[in-house]
Amino acid sequence: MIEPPLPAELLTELASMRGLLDEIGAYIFTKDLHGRYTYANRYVLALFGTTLEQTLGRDDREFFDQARSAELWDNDRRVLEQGETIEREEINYLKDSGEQRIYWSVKKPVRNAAGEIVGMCGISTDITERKRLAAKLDEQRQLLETILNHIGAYIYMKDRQRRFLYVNPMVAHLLGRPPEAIMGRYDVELMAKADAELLSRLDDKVFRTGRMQAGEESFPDQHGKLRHYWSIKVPLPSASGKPEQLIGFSSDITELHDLKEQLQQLSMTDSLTGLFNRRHFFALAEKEVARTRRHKLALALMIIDIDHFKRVNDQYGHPVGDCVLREVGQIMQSMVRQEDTLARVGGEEFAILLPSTQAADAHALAERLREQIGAATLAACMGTALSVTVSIGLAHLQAADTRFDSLYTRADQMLYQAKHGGRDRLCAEPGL
Ligand SMILES: Nc1nc2c(ncn2[C@@H]2O[C@H](COP(=O)(O)OP(=O)(O)OP(=O)(O)O)[C@@H](O)[C@H]2O)c(=O)[nH]1
Repeated sequence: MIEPPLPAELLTELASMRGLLDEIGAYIFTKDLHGRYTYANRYVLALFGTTLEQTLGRDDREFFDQARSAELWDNDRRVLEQGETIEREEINYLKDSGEQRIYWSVKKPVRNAAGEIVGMCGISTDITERKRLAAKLDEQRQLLETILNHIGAYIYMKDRQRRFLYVNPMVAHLLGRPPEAIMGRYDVELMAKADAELLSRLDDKVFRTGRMQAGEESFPDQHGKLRHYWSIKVPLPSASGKPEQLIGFSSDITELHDLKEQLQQLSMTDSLTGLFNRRHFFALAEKEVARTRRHKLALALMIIDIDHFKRVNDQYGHPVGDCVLREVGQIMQSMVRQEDTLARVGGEEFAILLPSTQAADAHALAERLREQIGAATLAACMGTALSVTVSIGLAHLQAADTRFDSLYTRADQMLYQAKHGGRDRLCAEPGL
C-alpha cells in the first residue's frame, strides 16, 4: 500500500523540529523495538562518524564495543521490553577508537495509540569531562585533607568577627573539642578572654592591613602549660577586595623557645656561681650609665677581689676553691638590693653596680660585705672549714664619665690600692 505524502506544513514543522534537535547540546535518538536507530541528531552522527542514512536501521553493536558496553544494551531492553523509563549514568566504549564516554541518559519507551511499545527515544548528555574534573577535584580534596589532617601544624580559618570557619584536627585537639563543636563559634567562647584577645592581635592586623602577618603567639595548653607558636596568617581574597576571612598556620615552637631562653640565660650567666658574667654585666652597666646620666642620678661601682685566692686552690684543691667562689657570691647576693647588679667579672673577682646610691651608702655596704665575708666559715660542705678576706675598690660615676669603662678603671685602681695597702680593706675614690 502506498502511503499518502505528508502535508507540506507538517514537513516544514518536522524539518524545523529536527533543526532544533540538532542545536541542543545533547545526543538525541529514537530506536525501534529491535534497538535499531530510527532517528539520530547531528551529535550522535558526529560521534559515530556517519550520515543519517548510514545510521538508520543499524543498532549499537555497529558503533560501540559491545563487550564493554553491555550496560547500554541492558538499559535499552529494560525500556523496550519492560516499558521502564531510565535515568542514569551510562559508560560506553566507542567501537573504532575504544574511547570511553560517560553519559547522563534518559531513555523512555515510545507507545502507539493502543499503548503498545513501538520503540524508544533517548537523550544523553556527555558528562565525561565533568566526571573527569569531579574525580580530579576529589583526588585533590583527599590530598588536601590528608595534608591538613597529618601536617604537624595548627591550621584554621577565621572571619572578621573572630569566628572559626575551619580547624584541622590539631586545633581541635588543642581546644579539647571536636571540629564540629568549634566551627561557627567565636574564639572567646572556646578559650579564656585574655588568651583570645592575645591571639586576635595578629588577626586584627591581617584584617586592618589586608596583608600577611607573622609572629610569635603564646597560649596555655590543656594542662595550663604556656606553649609558644610561630603563626603565619594570610588574608583570603574576597569579592569586595577587603579581606573577610583569614587562614592561619601555627607551629609549636615551645621547645625552640625554651631552648632559646636557656641559651640566652647561659650566655648571660657564669656557670660556676650562677651570677651574671662579665660580658652581660658590662652590657647592663653601659645602659645604667646612660640612664643615670639622663636622670642625673647617682651610681656606685665596687669591685671585690678575694685575697690570696691562689693559696686556697694550692692548699685545699680546685674544687674547694670553686666552692669558696660560689659561697662568697651567695653571701654578696643575699646582701645587695633587688635593683643592684652583682656579677663575677674575673677568676676570683666580683663587681656590684649600685644605681641611685650615694657615696656614703655604697661605702657602708662595701664595709659590711667585707666584714661578713671575712667572718663567714666557707666550704664547710666540702669537709673543709676556711675563711677568706676580700679587698674592695669603690668608685662613683662622675660628670666626666660618659662611658662605663672610665668608671670601671677608677674602681679597679681603688682595688689595686686596697691590695697594695695590705688587703682585707676597702679603698674608695678620694672625696667619697
Ligand atoms: N678554684 C678556682 N680557682 C680559680 C678560678 N678562676 C681563677 N682561679 C684562681 O684564682 C687565682 C687567682 O690568683 P692571683 O691572681 O694570683 O691572685 P690571688 O692569689 O687571689 O692574690 P691577690 O689577688 O693578689 O690577693 C689563681 O690561682 C687562679 O687559678 C676558678 O674558677 N676556680
